[in-house]
Amino acid sequence: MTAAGKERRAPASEATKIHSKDVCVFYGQKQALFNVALDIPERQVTALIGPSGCGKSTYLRCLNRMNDVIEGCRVTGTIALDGENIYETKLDVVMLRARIGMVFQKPNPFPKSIYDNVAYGPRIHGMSQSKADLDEIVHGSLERAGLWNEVKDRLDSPGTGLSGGQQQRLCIARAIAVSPEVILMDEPCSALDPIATAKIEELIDELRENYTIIIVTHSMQQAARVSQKTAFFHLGNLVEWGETEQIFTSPRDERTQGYITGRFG
Ligand SMILES: Nc1ncnc2c1ncn2[C@@H]1O[C@H](COP(=O)(O)OP(=O)(O)OP(=O)(O)O)[C@@H](O)[C@H]1O
Repeated sequence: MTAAGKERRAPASEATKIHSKDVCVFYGQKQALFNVALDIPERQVTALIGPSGCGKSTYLRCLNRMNDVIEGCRVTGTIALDGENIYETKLDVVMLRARIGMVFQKPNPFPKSIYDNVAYGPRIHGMSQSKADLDEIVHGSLERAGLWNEVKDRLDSPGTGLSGGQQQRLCIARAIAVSPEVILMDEPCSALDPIATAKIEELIDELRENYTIIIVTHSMQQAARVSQKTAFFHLGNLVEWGETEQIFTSPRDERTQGYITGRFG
């Protein structure tokens, strides 16, 4: 996507979709995040960057309570989606994960057909009344993930038979199929070649019209290309966050400066 393409889009909303404050995460005795306070704006792409082990994935997993499934992991502080505390004990975590979908580092299609990969979520959430409804959801999701034309004649073939980049777009279609509001992406291009990466980046730029996206990336070039906001983490602390352009051109903290200029990382 060119800079000119970005300029054609409507001005980004600055409404907060996810508010987090005082977020601490512990793995047993070890503290991995320290009092993180970050507001994620609606329908923008927020990139989480920082050196290996700084806590980017840990923070990302807090947002749809994926840390709940890690034994010994404890999260404290506040995380609110549209003003509602997602750590509320009565909250339905399955519903939360339908609202906040996730795409992982390594494409992980189910060992099922392309159609069934996308239809899986809508089926378990009872989102369709008929086969025609489901067909429409599958078609629409593959279309929005930029994959329809490549797979429309082989919907019954296994998802695992696609190329890596296609598999990742299938996983994005699967996430979109349950109509999430937020999509979390944990280094979604790290297993892909440059051409497949470019396609996913273009897709991310299109998806932000409808979804709030948070992406963990090791590539500063990628963060600069796809995101409007960037948050820099270091040793479990959120050092600074703001407009991507500002973070990359005039960071306030010398640790951010050091990282973006390649002095450490
Ligand atoms: N399941 C776990 N059990 C124990 N410690 C963990 C676990 N997951 C992460 N950690 C620790 O928490 C800290 C933050 O890790 P995290 O994976 O969130 O960092 P990251 O910035 O995403 O790293 P990377 O860029 O290498 O993926 C690290 O010290 C890591 O060793």
